Amino acid sequence: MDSDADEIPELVPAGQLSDVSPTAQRVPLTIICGFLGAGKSTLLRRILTERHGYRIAVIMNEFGDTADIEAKSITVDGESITLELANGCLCCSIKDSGAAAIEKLMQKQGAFDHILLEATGLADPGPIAGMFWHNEEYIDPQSIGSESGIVLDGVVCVVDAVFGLKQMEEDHTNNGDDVPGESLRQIAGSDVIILNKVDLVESSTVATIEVALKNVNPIAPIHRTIRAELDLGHILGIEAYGTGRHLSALNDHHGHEHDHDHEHEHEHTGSSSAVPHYVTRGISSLQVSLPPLSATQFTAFDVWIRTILWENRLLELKPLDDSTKNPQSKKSSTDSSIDVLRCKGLLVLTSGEQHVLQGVRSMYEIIPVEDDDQSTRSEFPHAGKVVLIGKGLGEDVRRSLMSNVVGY
Ligand SMILES: Nc1nc2c(ncn2[C@@H]2O[C@H](COP(=O)(O)OP(=O)(O)OP(=O)(O)O)[C@@H](O)[C@H]2O)c(=O)[nH]1
Repeated sequence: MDSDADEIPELVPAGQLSDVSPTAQRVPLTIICGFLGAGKSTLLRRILTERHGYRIAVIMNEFGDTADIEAKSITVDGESITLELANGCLCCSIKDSGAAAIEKLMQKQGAFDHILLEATGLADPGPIAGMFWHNEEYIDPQSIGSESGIVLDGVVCVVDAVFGLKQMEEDHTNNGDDVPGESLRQIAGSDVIILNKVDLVESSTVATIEVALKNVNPIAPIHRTIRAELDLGHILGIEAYGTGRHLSALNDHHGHEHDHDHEHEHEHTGSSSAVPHYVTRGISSLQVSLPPLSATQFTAFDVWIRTILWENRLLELKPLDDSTKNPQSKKSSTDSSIDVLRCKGLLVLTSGEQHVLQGVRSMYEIIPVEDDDQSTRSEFPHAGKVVLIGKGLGEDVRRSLMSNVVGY
């Protein structure tokens, strides 16, 4: 055992805790999930061995085949094992990958530039993302005796280009029509998708799987990779839950981010016809463009989104809407077929103000974009947009939104 790594820094005395600035730098946390054998370990191995200059703590449930990484020191502490690596990274194997484990890590090792959490055995990243998103109780600097808290940076999903489509299909089939399975939930809940092993398939297959992925999640950029080789800037420091530049994905009609790290041929099929229909029956997405909203409409949007996220139901169509004549479109009671897993949006007000919508399952927030945040503002046109990802998002959802918020 190494004595340095064993040293536990003194906890901040209670009297000093109030001095910790609420704006103290928070350590970004990225959740990595992915299909079985897709290349998660390959990605982590790269991060743990590359000379990137960041102090990154990687937390896994088990080391797996990354255990042979050359370590400066190994610490064994109860339920956790920590490898301190030559490039400044820390590799931790902790049985419990929840908040308690992270708190322990923060107390023990102090500041990191970034924390990666590999969601092994935690197929659905949604609940853990929700736990770290704005959870001051768990991850507050004061509660962990550190000057830094933790902020959720993003969820990265590694998808296998060889078996990805098959896994999505089987996932769906195994669970029946109404219960989308793990791989679809992983795609739906991710902010960035790494489409790995593209060296093993034809480019037309890559294009087909990209369409399938986009059907489920149109806002996550897709990066094609071989052995998870990509610029770490695409997955770290992306601030997917803020008002930052990465909301530009909302504005990308193809919903596709070109990764120029590799010389791959990109084929845009331009339609989803190549994708089996049942892939999109499980989880799909809905994009709705919104005109600039008055203050009243902005309030109405808050009520509408709250109703669908918290009560899993749509507000009834307003009487003025002609479509209420169609009884099928009149839906107001709880509709268990609706389940929003992730939402994002930009709301533009007639006053010129802009607000970003961020939501993970039933949690959501509407954050004003600062006037000086040109990185977000400049990329958007004058109208807003909302993207919902989940189950049961049909045309009736769009009609309910337009009717109750915009008035037509
Ligand atoms: N040809 C090729 N092989 C790859 C690529 N990425 C990973 N592999 C290989 O695929 C296998 C699985 O990769 P891993 O990184 O272990 O996958 P994983 O997602 O961690 O696997 P589990 O933890 O079992 O879910 C390994 O043998 C890798 O060497 C790639 O882009 N191309």
